[in-house]
Amino acid sequence: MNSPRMIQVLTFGLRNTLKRFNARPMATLAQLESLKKALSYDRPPLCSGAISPSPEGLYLYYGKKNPRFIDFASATPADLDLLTAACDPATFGRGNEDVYDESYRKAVKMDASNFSVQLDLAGSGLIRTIEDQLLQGEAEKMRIRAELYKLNVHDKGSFFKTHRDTPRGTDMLGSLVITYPTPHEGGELALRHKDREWKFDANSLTVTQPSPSLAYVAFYSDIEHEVLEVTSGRRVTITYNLYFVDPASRPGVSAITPNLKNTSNLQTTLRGLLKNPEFLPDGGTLGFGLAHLYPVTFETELREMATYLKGEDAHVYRACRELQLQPSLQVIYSEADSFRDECGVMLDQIVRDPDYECEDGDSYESTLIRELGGVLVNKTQDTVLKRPHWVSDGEGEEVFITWISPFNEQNQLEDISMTYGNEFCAGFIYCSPCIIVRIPAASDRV
Ligand SMILES: O=C(O)CCC(=O)C(=O)O
Ligand SMILES: [Fe+2]
Repeated sequence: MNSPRMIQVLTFGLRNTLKRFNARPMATLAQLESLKKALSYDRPPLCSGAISPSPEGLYLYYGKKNPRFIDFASATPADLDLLTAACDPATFGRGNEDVYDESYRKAVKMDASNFSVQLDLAGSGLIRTIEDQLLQGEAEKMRIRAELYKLNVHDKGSFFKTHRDTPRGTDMLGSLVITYPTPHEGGELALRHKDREWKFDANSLTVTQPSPSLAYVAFYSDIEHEVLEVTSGRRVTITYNLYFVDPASRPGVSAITPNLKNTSNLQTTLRGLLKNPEFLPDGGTLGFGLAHLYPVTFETELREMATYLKGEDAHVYRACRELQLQPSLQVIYSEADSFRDECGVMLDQIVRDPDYECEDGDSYESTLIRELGGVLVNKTQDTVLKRPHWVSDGEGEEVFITWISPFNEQNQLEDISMTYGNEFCAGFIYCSPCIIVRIPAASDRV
């Protein structure tokens, strides 16, 4: 398709109304600090452990024409040699293609269509455990569906460098890696999010179990991870893609009433501030940059993403909603240059990437404002909102956002082609919207 990239969304027409909220709304530093502190969240974006399945849970059948069988309770090196020989070199997604590059990923893999496992994930209680750990906030009412994806063998010298698992749907929650109890050294899975790191050492977990066991780790799909080099033995894993399932949309799947967590710290602090007439006396707008990335397409409805929020993001949304604040998910777009490092155009919808070629010399941002009802906002707390030359007087709305957690620049869709995934998958990209909450004037707060 050679046609110019178009902003393919509803056209709102010219906006003539100018509403200015340019003056910085008043919230004291202490008030903002208390909100920031209340955001502190120390639950990791992953859960891990060991399970002792029924004996069949350690069985693996593989190969189509002459299938073979391994019981991992007693697998011999010869069994593992045969399994390794039946696998293919493991490719990975780089930009818009699948590539084989041993400097990035050295391992062999087998597709799910070529093997079969007897492990009963639901029956073993593992899915329920992962649901308890990874479904937060609005998502507590969801369930998890696990889809078998690949088998990987890492032998001596194998590794898979840092990547994020490829987004495969807006309903994708994460990945589950199950490690069989084959002796090996090295091969830990290092997982990183923001400035934290967790190391998952399956081998040391399974060797300490009284009976043959499996080690598992489940993590949100936007968590960066790396298989460190295996220094001896063989490390055999099966991976699953985890998806959200809405029990309400699945007859026959019973919904378990979520065990609502105690009122969050954020909710308590925000409730206190809302009662204080000196907190944003004339009202204002709070912004929460999200901690996680979410798979989207250009057709994804932002408001439908609320139930897919993960970890601390889900808690923020839930806290605001329970205070009747009507949080909304918004994206902020801007093209890269110094002015735009500070300001952007906020929209309640996802639009095509910023390469938009406009007619009549209009800029990308002015088109977003004029055509799509975008709102000019500050992306950092210290920005002074000033009208750029490309926004005519009388056009559009300006809103000063008081950022409680920093805006996540991953909204710049142009970066996407550079990413590393575990497989190229057309269509979905990771994006991090923000949660925007309008606070009414003190006199209008109940
Ligand atoms: O085998 C593993 O431990 C996980 C490999 C991985 O990260 C992947 O396949 O995406
Ligand atoms: Fe991965």
